[in-house]
Amino acid sequence: MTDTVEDVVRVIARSATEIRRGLVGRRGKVDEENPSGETQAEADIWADELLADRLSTTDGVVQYASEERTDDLNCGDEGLAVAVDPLDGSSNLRSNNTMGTVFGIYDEPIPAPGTALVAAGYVLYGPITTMVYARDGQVTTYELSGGERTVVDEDVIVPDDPVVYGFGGRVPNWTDDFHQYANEIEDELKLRYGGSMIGDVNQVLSYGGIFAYPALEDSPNGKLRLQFEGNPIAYVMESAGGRSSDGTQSILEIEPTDLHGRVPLHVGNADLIDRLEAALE
Ligand SMILES: O=P(O)(O)OC[C@H]1O[C@](O)(COP(=O)(O)O)[C@@H](O)[C@@H]1O
Ligand SMILES: [Mg+2]
Ligand SMILES: [Mg+2]
Repeated sequence: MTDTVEDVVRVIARSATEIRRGLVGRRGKVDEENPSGETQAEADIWADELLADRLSTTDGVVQYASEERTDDLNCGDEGLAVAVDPLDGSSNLRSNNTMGTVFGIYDEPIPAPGTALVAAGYVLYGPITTMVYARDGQVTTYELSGGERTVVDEDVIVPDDPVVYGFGGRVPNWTDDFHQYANEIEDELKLRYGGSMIGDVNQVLSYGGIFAYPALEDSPNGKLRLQFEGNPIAYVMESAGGRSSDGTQSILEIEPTDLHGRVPLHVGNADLIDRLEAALE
């Protein structure tokens, strides 16, 4: 029996090497906005089209949805739905800093809650290309080269002693409660913020700590999108023994209201997320 989840992950791993190569010459902005109202990079659209072509023709995939397109693609009758953020952190293209590709594989039509995820993960375009992939409560890291995956760690867990934190959004726009929490954390951990969720989350997964893109005074749902960013990252973090929260509950428990809806996102060591929820109460 073919395993659609494995097929999807194989397609993304193979495509990642090409996406990375294809970034050269595609660093400019285009005169288009994505459904979240953000100006798109040439590479955002290109990576989305590449993944859409390949994933919508993968056996067992019935729906493809992406941060970069308003409507989902329906591509079958029975099977799994795939949601992607084709390029996460694409504003880092200009300065040539870290970016990623995020994916979630759902066994319900999307928008769906994170409890419908059967697997999720991300590719990180750092000095080397890596993939972090969570399924059945297990998180695996691979190095990617020419579409081949080489296992680095088969049982990734968030380290017990947290070291780093990264909080997004303009500081004056944080809520008072979040300010107070951030003040405490600044005394305990060291700041690592690079402006791409995947780069910043991968530091938390590697060293322990907390990443947040919180609710802001002028944007109560923060910036990051539930289907394409929040759910997959929450699934990876929880599978690695950490926690996720929108401020009051696990991100995976949220009932989505629309495909491109946003969510305040906080992920990391369980005790840091417990403390965050207490601070925001
Ligand atoms: O520029 P800011 O406000 O720090 O926002 C950075 C955040 O926005 C994002 O770039 C949004 O993702 P996209 O690049 O996929 O739109 C995150 O990766 C990152 O955490
Ligand atoms: Mg993103
Ligand atoms: Mg993106």
